[in-house]
Amino acid sequence: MPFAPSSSIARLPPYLFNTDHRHRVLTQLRSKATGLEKYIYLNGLKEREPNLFYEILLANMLEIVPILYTPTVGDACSNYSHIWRRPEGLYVTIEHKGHIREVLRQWHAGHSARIAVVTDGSRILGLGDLGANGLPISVGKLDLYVAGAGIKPATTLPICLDLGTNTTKFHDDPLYLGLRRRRPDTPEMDEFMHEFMEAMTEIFPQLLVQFEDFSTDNAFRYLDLFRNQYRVFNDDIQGTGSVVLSGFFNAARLSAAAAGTPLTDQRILFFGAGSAGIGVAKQLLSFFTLQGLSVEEAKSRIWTVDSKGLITADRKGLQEHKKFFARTDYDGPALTKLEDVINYVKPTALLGLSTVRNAFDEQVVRLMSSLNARPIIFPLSNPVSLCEVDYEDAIKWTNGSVIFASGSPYKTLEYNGKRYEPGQGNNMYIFPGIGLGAILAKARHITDSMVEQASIALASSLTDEEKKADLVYPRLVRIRDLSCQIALAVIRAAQKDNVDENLLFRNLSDEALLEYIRAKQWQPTTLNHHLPRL
Ligand SMILES: NC(=O)C1=CN([C@@H]2O[C@H](COP(=O)(O)OP(=O)(O)OC[C@H]3O[C@@H](n4cnc5c(N)ncnc54)[C@H](O)[C@@H]3O)[C@@H](O)[C@H]2O)C=CC1
Ligand SMILES: CC(=O)C(=O)O
Ligand SMILES: [Mg+2]
Repeated sequence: MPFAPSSSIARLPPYLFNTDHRHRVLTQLRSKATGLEKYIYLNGLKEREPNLFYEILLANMLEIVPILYTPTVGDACSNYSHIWRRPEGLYVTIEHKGHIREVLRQWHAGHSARIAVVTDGSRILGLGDLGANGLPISVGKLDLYVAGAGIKPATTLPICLDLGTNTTKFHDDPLYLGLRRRRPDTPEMDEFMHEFMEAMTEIFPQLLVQFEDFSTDNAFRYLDLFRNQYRVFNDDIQGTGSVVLSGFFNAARLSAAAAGTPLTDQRILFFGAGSAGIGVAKQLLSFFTLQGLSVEEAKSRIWTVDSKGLITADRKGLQEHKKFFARTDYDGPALTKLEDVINYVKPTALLGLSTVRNAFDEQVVRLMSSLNARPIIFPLSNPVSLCEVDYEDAIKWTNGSVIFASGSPYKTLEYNGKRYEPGQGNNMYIFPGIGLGAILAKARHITDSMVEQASIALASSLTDEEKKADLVYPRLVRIRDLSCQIALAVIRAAQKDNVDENLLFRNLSDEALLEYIRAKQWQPTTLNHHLPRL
């Protein structure tokens, strides 16, 4: 009989089985010159070989997360219409108003979504209104749900709501993928959002919705409107509040060790008072009240600054979300320079959520250092191009005493012969665990205490070695384990608040429940998955 190879075998190179395809993929990835090229390569890999993609992501978190997520996902969004290759998520547009159910039903065919990340593209990271180019932010967050919490890829649903864009340069770009129109007024957008949420709940009854990167007013507005009606949370307000509280808690412990200031006597200055800044301030306030302070006492520990300077109650036309923390105890001339505000407040902690690159300049950082043995400085704006201060500068200007966490990643460095490891204060530590816990508990709502307990679980998860290294966040490579611990805390809080529909968990011990959660995490392993698909 003559040898007759099957057509698929004939396509395989002869030595393929003796080589490590993972090694080949990493080599190809590393050969790309720019972050954006790496991003395109990785998303192509995910489409072709999803198991291999997630395996490589999990084994190389520190290298790959900054490509799929901040900072490079910022470039991907800015250029999305130009780098687009294939559909990666769902677009629901303002033109679908009146028949959103049908649009979702079409997508639903064979799709058992449990978690959707929904953006309207109006405030992507600190990059502003990117309209339909915002989809990669939903895709990137869901990659982290899979990698970080072990959510099954097939149950994730990235959505971009295309309501137009007020960034008019996109209207003139022949490659722009979205509607060429301005955003609707509030009543029209409200009608759209109500219809969208009703339709989502009808078509995907078990779905958890994460709102992401909505402009400030709408972020607060739709969280307030929908949080008691649907299974929904806002990552920028609640996820960020939760993750920054964790880091702040551990940072305050380190600063107390140096200066003796008790946690509840910390003085916190927020530079940036948008959805993230106010979200974090509210989370800190709630935590301080748990520590025994009254709301007024807790509020007195917090100062907020926006583009016009220190926010005071007597300022005319103050936006609604800024009113709660507006100071009533300052009646001098407006304090518009950050240094002047710092001299007045004498903060122990300076948190940046402003999108202003290098706002924490040498004078500001040195001033914080002169006021505190160990100043807490968290420049949390994303991506790196909008970060308030680089890690190296913060170390140099404080002679290594700074307690630092940034929104986007920085590398470990050496200064005066000592090794310094930065923290990454990013909601990516929190949302995968909140989502996992809420999905498993079948929580009807995401309550404040679920978010708060997630934060406490993360803060408590530092190992002795991590504490010894002065870390304020655990190492990212432990994210799967951290997500289990966070999910456990979230489930227990859901039970206390009676929003859990999966009552079986109520009879399990913490150990048994933790084991169950672990076993539920999806693993990227199938037979021969490291070979290309034929
Ligand atoms: N690290 C993390 O996990 C997260 C980081 N962020 C980042 O935080 C930043 C802000 O996000 P949002 O609060 O949603 O935006 P936003 O637009 O709601 O708020 C920005 C705030 O900064 C203030 N600001 C702008 N220019 C200023 C200036 N020159 N001086 C002082 N204040 C100024 C604005 O008045 C506003 O209060 C973004 O870069 C975003 O990527 C947001 C969510 C999570
Ligand atoms: C991290 C994040 O959610 C943001 O920068 O908007
Ligand atoms: Mg965000």
